[in-house]
Amino acid sequence: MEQKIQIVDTTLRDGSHAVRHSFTEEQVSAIAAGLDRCNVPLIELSHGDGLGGSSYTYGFSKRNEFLLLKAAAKQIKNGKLTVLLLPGIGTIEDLKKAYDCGAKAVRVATHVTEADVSAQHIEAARRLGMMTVGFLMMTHMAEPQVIAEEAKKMESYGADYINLADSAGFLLPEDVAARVKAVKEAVSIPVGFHAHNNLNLAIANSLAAVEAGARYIDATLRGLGAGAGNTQIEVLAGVLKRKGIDTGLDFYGLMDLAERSVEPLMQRPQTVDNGSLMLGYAGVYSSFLLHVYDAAKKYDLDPRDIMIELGRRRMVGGQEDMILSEAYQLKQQAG
Ligand SMILES: C[C@H](O)CC(=O)C(=O)O
Ligand SMILES: [Mn+2]
Repeated sequence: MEQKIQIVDTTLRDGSHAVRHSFTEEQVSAIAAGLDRCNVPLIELSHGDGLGGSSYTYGFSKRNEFLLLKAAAKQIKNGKLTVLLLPGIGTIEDLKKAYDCGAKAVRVATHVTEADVSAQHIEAARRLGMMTVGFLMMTHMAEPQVIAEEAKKMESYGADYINLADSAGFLLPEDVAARVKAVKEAVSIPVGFHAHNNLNLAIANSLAAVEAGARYIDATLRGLGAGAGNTQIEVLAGVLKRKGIDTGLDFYGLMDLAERSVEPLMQRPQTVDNGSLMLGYAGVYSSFLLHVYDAAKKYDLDPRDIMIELGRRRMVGGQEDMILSEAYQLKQQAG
């Protein structure tokens, strides 16, 4: 039975950022099998920057992502194995290969004002018979009405629902509600929300999205994800249960899976550390965090100063290559 609120787990995709894309087939198999047993309907797995992300710019994957997809597909009996695709990083050929590996759903992600670059990929996914989601990133960088117009474009290409990402973890609950409401009024398909916890607001923002009418909420085990991580799925399951919203998730099972299979592979505490806090405060793409730390170390700079500059220059996903040059400029200015 389809639940009123569908939880999308992205531990094996957004979480890939947090482990520097080091997932193995063994880890993926254990987590995917556990999430499926816990009745998670959509289980997302890809490089953190989506299919084709394994590169010098975004970070090389330890294991070929198509082998990881095949490993996960063997374990998932009920849910849908889902992939992320950023046009320009991933290709339609990558999507077809992911489909052949067992992916049943794809989330085609673009910057919030660039929905038009998703048309070919959404249409190709529909031709493959995949559940197809339009995923708008960095939604703090556009006003609700602009986002609504972008969402309508993705709906017109054939998206089954529209996912709004607070990629910088910058939004406040009222900002999330305004965005979800504006998109819900503009399209006739469901709306989803993807939080980052950089201001410790992931659960609050996810609740605001639900109260504003969102039907799909992204989350990860132990909040494993870019920056300070995402909404923590085991916490979300408990909070929604307290609100009388049945997600169909196995509350105890998620807690046990997080403790057994995710905690041991975490490379750093999934907390709001100084760098993650600055991501949320300055409105910087969460996937930049570890790249900023590397640049700060290379040029002996405070990572927070680099983040302030990246936010001031309104850098967006895909501009990871600009981080080093911004750090170099700051170093030169410091003399
Ligand atoms: C490629 C990004 O990591 C997608 C995402 O999770 C976000 O925008 O947040
Ligand atoms: Mn994210």
